[in-house]
Parts: sequence; structure tokens; C-alpha cells
Amino acid sequence: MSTMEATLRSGAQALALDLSDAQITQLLDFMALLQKWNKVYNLTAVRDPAEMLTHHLLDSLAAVGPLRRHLAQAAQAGAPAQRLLDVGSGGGLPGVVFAICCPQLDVSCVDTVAKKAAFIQQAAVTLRLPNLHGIHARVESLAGPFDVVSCRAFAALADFTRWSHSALGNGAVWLAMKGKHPADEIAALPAAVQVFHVEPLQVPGLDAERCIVWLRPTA
Ligand SMILES: C[S@@+](CC[C@H](N)C(=O)[O-])C[C@H]1O[C@@H](n2cnc3c(N)ncnc32)[C@H](O)[C@@H]1O
Repeated sequence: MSTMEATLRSGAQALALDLSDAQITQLLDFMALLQKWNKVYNLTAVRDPAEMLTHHLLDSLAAVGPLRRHLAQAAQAGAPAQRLLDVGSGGGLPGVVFAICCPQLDVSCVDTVAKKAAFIQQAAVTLRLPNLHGIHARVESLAGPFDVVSCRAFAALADFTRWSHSALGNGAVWLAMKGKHPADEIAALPAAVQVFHVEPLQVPGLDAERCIVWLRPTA
């Protein structure tokens, strides 16, 4: 087993994430693709493979447990979440990781940069992920409907929710991956947007504060 695979497996274990061998392989293949095409496409500033594993892969994987829980709750409530939009996905974080770990979910990654959307399309083919799509557009132009709209390292919460509002379907939620608890961004939200949970995340091998801010339109 390679060092990368051992680190990924122990990270998944620390996150109590159930991943099949096929999913572990897809995640490692995705990292390899990202490294290969980063030189050409300029997908991410992180270039060191070990750093890519902790700062990108494990960081995104930390949100998979909470996402799976949300999907299970929505299904139980009789309103299964079927489509997720990852906004400003860049090299596919966290969208590609979500598509690998939640195969029942249809994941669209939108980015304004054409080569980034093309990379996602290519990853979908290479990694055999029929539930993954790359969209070249501004999020403001998308109509949806999506059941979950996610982002990571994208924009302040007020901008993220304003620009992606029209992509939300009935009963949809926003999942914003953030660093430390963004009290100022939350305070700047309009009354039409409600935070219903701020969930701390622990990223294995990363000594940094992370959280998910869950939001929905105010009823
Ligand atoms: C800092 S990168 C984050 C990439 C990735 N989510 C990550 O965590 O590594 C932000 C991305 O948002 C994209 N972007 C900026 N404005 C956008 C918009 N209005 N609609 C869609 N994508 C946008 C940029 O092209 C860039 O790839």
C-alpha cells in the first residue's frame, strides 16, 4: 500500500467514514488527475502531493459524513435530495469527492473558468462517475432546481447565498464549508436567509479550525 493510500485510509477511519475499496481507488485516482492537470490547467495553488491529500482530499472528506446524514434525513422525511450543485468548484473540491462518496447523488460542479469545468467533465469520464458533471457558467445564471448547494473557499455567505438563490429547489439547503466560525459573515446575512446549524469539523492531520454552515431560505 502506498503512503498516500495509508494516509487516506487512516483519515477515513478517523472520520468514521465507510468507503469501499473502489471509492478509495477513485479518490486516489482523482488526486493523481489533479496533480497531472494542475500544471496545465492551474487548478489549485497546492502542489505538494502530501499537502494536497490533507488540505484538499481529507478536508473535503470531513464534510461527507454530515452530507450523508443530511441525505439520510431528507430521504426519511420523504423528500430525498437528488441533485447537488457545487459552486466555484475549481478543481472539483468538494464536488468530485461528494460524487465519489455519494453515488446516489447527482453532482454538478459549476465554475466560470472553462478549463476547470472541462477538467471536471474529463474526471467524470476517467473516474467512471456518471453522476458528475462540469458546468461552465456563472452560478447566477443557473436555474436548478438543486436540493443541496455547496461551496468551499468561494465567497462570503451573503454573496454565496444571493448568487445561488435561484438554483435552489423546494426544501433545498446550502452547505458552506468554512474555516473558523464566520460570525461576521453570518451577521451580514439578510433576513431572507437563515442559518440552522454551524457544525464543527475535524480534519485528520490538519491542525486548523473548520466548520460547515448550513443555511436555508427563511420560510
Ligand atoms: C478559490 S477557488 C475555490 C475552488 C475550490 N472550491 C476549492 O475549494 O479548492 C474559487 C472558484 O470560484 C470560481 N468562481 C468565481 N466566481 C464564480 C461565479 N460567479 N460562478 C461560478 N464560479 C465562480 C473561480 O473561477 C474559482 O475557480
